[in-house]
Amino acid sequence: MKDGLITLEYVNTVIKRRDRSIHKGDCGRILLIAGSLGMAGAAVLCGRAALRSGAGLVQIAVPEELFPILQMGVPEATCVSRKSLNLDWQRYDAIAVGPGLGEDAEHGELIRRIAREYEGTLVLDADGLNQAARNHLQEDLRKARCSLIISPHIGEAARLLDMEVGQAGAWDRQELARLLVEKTNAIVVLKGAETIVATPEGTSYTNTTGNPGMATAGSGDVLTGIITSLSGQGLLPVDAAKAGVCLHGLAGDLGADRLGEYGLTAGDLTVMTALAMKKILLG
Ligand SMILES: NC(=O)C1=CN([C@@H]2O[C@H](COP(=O)(O)OP(=O)(O)OC[C@H]3O[C@@H](n4cnc5c(N)ncnc54)[C@H](OP(=O)(O)O)[C@@H]3O)[C@@H](O)[C@H]2O)[C@@H](O)CC1
Ligand SMILES: Nc1ncnc2c1ncn2[C@@H]1O[C@H](COP(=O)(O)OP(=O)(O)O)[C@@H](O)[C@H]1O
Ligand SMILES: [Mg+2]
Repeated sequence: MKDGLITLEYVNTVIKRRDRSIHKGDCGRILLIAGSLGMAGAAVLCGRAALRSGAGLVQIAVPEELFPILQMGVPEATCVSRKSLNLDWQRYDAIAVGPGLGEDAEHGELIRRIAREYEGTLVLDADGLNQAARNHLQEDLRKARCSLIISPHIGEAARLLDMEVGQAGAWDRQELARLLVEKTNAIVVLKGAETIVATPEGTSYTNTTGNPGMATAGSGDVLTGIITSLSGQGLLPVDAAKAGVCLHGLAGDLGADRLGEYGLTAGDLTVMTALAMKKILLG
């Protein structure tokens, strides 16, 4: 069922205004478990987008050999080694797992552990979702202690639902999003032109921003950074998901205005996210 559209006016009502005396610790302390050798860029894009959408403190968990790339790519973020990652998850206001994570088998157990132990909001994307599918974690996700947001594209949705991509593509997208909610009990962000956000409460929303210029590598990694950042800043998980997709689409629209749909890159989207946030706050 389609309950409504996600509009800029709605986003304006849920984004937090900053108190004059606010400090970075009040603006969301987030952890991004992302990136691997050959896909460090996904972690860089995710980190930049999180900062451009207002996260106060960003920490990125990567293999140690990637520290120099991450620290050059996102100097504002701190890095932590992903080797035997065992942090106090509760220190973070939101956690993301997945962009460019890679296929290392131990990530399945990591996701299971965070889902079981963490009390904040967890955003699962990309290889986080692929690991969940490969390790049959759907039931673990259903029982997660944390609030869970998943952001699959149709290929990742198919893997979670144990379907072929073509089979998933034949479904009505609202219905497919609903199937994903039933399978995982998560807030589902089913990406694509007109991204859908579907909730365990049975509501479903369609985004109104964005354009085909966003069909470019890394644009989903940017979205994960934005949603995690907004969650960390205290938006309800459903508002973080809905506002995140709308803000991301607006960044794409502002970027396409300036650069055209063909020239727009995911890196541009991270910068445009700042302008999108500014525009939304101006109303
Ligand atoms: N710079 C970096 O570090 C970057 C790193 N990245 C990282 O790469 C990893 C792999 O992620 P991925 O999404 O690229 O590949 P995958 O999960 O195999 O999915 C593709 C499959 O799904 C199908 N498909 C059908 N419809 C689709 C749709 N609408 N949107 C998308 N796919 C659609 C598609 O069909 P086809 O294109 O063949 O028609 C194909 O069969 C992941 O960790 C990610 O974070 C990227 O973020 C890029 C920048
Ligand atoms: N034609 C389109 N119109 C609007 N948005 C799009 C279009 N194509 C892709 N996008 C958006 O771009 C992002 C792509 O995410 P994803 O497929 O995960 O890319 P990547 O893994 O390369 O970062 C999603 O947010 C999706 O909604
Ligand atoms: Mg992706």
